[in-house]
Amino acid sequence: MFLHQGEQSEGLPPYKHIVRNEFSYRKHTKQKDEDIAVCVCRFDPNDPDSACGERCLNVLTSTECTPGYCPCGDYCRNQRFQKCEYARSRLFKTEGRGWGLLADENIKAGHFVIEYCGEVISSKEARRRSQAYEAEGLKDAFIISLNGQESIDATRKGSLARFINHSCQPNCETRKWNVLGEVRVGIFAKQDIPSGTELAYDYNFEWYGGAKVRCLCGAGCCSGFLGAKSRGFQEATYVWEDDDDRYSIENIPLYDSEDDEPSSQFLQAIVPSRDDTTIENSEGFMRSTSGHGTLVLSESDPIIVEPLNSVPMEMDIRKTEARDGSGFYPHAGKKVEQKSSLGPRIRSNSACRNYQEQSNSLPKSSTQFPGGKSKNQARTPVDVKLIGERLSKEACDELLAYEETKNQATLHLDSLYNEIRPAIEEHERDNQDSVPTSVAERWIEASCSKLKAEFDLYASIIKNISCTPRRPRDDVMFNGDRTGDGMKYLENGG
Ligand SMILES: C[S@@+](CC[C@H](N)C(=O)[O-])C[C@H]1O[C@@H](n2cnc3c(N)ncnc32)[C@H](O)[C@@H]1O
Repeated sequence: MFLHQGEQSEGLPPYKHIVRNEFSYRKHTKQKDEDIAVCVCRFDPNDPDSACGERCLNVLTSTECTPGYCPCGDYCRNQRFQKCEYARSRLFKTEGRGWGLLADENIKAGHFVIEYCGEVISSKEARRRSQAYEAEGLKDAFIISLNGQESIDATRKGSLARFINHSCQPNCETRKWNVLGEVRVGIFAKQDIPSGTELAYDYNFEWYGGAKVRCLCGAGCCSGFLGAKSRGFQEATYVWEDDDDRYSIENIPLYDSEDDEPSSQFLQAIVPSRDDTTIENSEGFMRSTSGHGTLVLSESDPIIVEPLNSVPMEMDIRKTEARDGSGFYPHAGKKVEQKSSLGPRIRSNSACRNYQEQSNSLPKSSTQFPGGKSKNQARTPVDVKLIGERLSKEACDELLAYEETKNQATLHLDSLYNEIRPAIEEHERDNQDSVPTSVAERWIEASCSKLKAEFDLYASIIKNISCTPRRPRDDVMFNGDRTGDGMKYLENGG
């Protein structure tokens, strides 16, 4: 079943179709003259590409030209959001993924496909709506975080972009553009897309611990679930010890989006008449729920506007819990007879973020996973003083000096963590796995220093144990124990 832009159909989620973001809690920014970026392009009738093409200063900074200010006047080609210069697309019913959007013409790589429109709301309102949608029992919602302060909610009002599905091997990507002083989100072609191909981008879903949604994108590299690449998903699902296998998928409660086909009884029951395109009650469609998941821009998505300050958008697409109302937590012991196509083990690269927990010098209790595997294992601390007591004075001094360097490096890393924590947390809110480069560099340097100090200490221990003549056993007192049981390896090796 195909639907072209503007057509409505029975079974289509009721929403109000808009082609510009709507502002209710505040007014649209009014650009001051001094804030308007004016390019230096000149329209040459013999070369139409001269009018604000890819070399236009505004295009290069992902800023649309302002009508009345662009030297190319009506020939300006850099007002695509403003003029809704979308690629032709049409809605269609997918197998198992609800509605989707198809290219209705050949689209060239890099071309603007469509704007993601919705209501611009504050982050506070986004949270409130998330909870309200969940309380209403809505299954899905689209709330995209524009920046730390604002979001776009396409649940009730939106463009056709709200129907674009996720793919782990997408042909589109999201980009932010500065349009008349406001940031807007567009979907752009990552590659040439032949007419009739489904449009898809990587939701980069951040899973917070609700139902796991099986991904049906069909890509060879599919990670199995929406959000499977996210840190939240990995931490809840995988075992991180090097020699461990992936946590058995059989115990993961699963939500299958196929069950939510619009043709399902659930959806048909709540779809009002086809004329009613504005929903009062948005049940059955996009919803965001508290604490289940957030869609964010994939790491590959270019965020071109304001590189230093820009924050990738997030999209809250959160799932309701199981139909039987039981919790969807991986270790709740609830069995779901479903296999997944989860790909190879995915490692988190968010070393800074995980540091606080891991750096705790006290042995920590390990989380037990099915099969008796544990996620975190305490490392037995080495008692350098004890070892040194069995070695020569020089060797002992050397070990203690290395230990001191190691302690200093650890302290430095700890204090650095506290210092950069705001930056880490800021990025954690907006992006999955990145912090500013300057922060990352300091972090890497401090981590390397600590690793080197540890290496030096252990190398010194090994060297001195192998090369230094032992002190006579009777010279040594181990916590009042003259037997020296704690140093059996020396007895054996000596
Ligand atoms: C942005 S909506 C896309 C439009 C949606 N298919 C519809 O009918 O309204 C996102 C929802 O579509 C479904 N979906 C999108 N991509 C999917 C995928 N790769 N696998 C499974 N479900 C998907 C999920 O239920 C998700 O919450």
